Amino acid sequence: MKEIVIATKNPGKVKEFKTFFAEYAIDAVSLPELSREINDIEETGSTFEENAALKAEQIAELLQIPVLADDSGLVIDALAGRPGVFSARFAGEPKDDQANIDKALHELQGVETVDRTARFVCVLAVAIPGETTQFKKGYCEGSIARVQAGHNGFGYDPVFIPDGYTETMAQLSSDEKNQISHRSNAIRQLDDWVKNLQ
Ligand SMILES: O=P(O)(O)OP(=O)(O)OP(=O)(O)OC[C@H]1O[C@@H](n2cnc3c(O)ncnc32)[C@H](O)[C@@H]1O
Ligand SMILES: [Mg+2]
Repeated sequence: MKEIVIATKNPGKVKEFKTFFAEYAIDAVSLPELSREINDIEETGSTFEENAALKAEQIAELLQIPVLADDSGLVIDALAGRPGVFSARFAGEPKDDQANIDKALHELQGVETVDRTARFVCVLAVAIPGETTQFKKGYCEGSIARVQAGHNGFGYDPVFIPDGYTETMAQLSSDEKNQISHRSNAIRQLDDWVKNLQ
């Protein structure tokens, strides 16, 4: 089976990439699955593109093979776009999904439903040794719930209500999430590249 290395250590992302790539009969292999230990990459960029490139290019350089990386996050309009690129560590180190949700809900206390608009953003970077890195960007528009609900997915899914839905992303099945998510919207744009993977 063909393989593609995904430069991530996030188990929620890994599960989604495995599902997407299985449709192309490709095995998506994450960093913890590699036989060699890969140190954490510092995400020092100020944009999703910069961080996605840092992850993809450093791992591609190290392994000398094509690598895909995902930098993603939640952009909340009433918080002037925060947590954005800082989504993973919004509530500090170590990264804690529940603490991040609590902080987002706390900062949105008193904000009316119409003003709770937000979007998930996913930037995929494909780094191939010796070539220019390619980027694809996907969005999922929605709003932030007043209370969290649901246990599916990961990260901010329990507080994100996609537009056109009344439930949170964490109340949707993984199939439903994968039809509308920022990650699936970005990956669909890679369709031609994925089909031509050697
Ligand atoms: O860098 P890697 O190893 O890929 O894993 P990470 O969790 O640190 O990933 P990011 O740096 O891209 O941070 C993105 C954060 O945004 C959130 N996020 C991204 N995609 C999400 C999704 O589909 N559902 C819910 N939250 C998501 C989640 O909290 C992530 O930790
Ligand atoms: Mg990260």
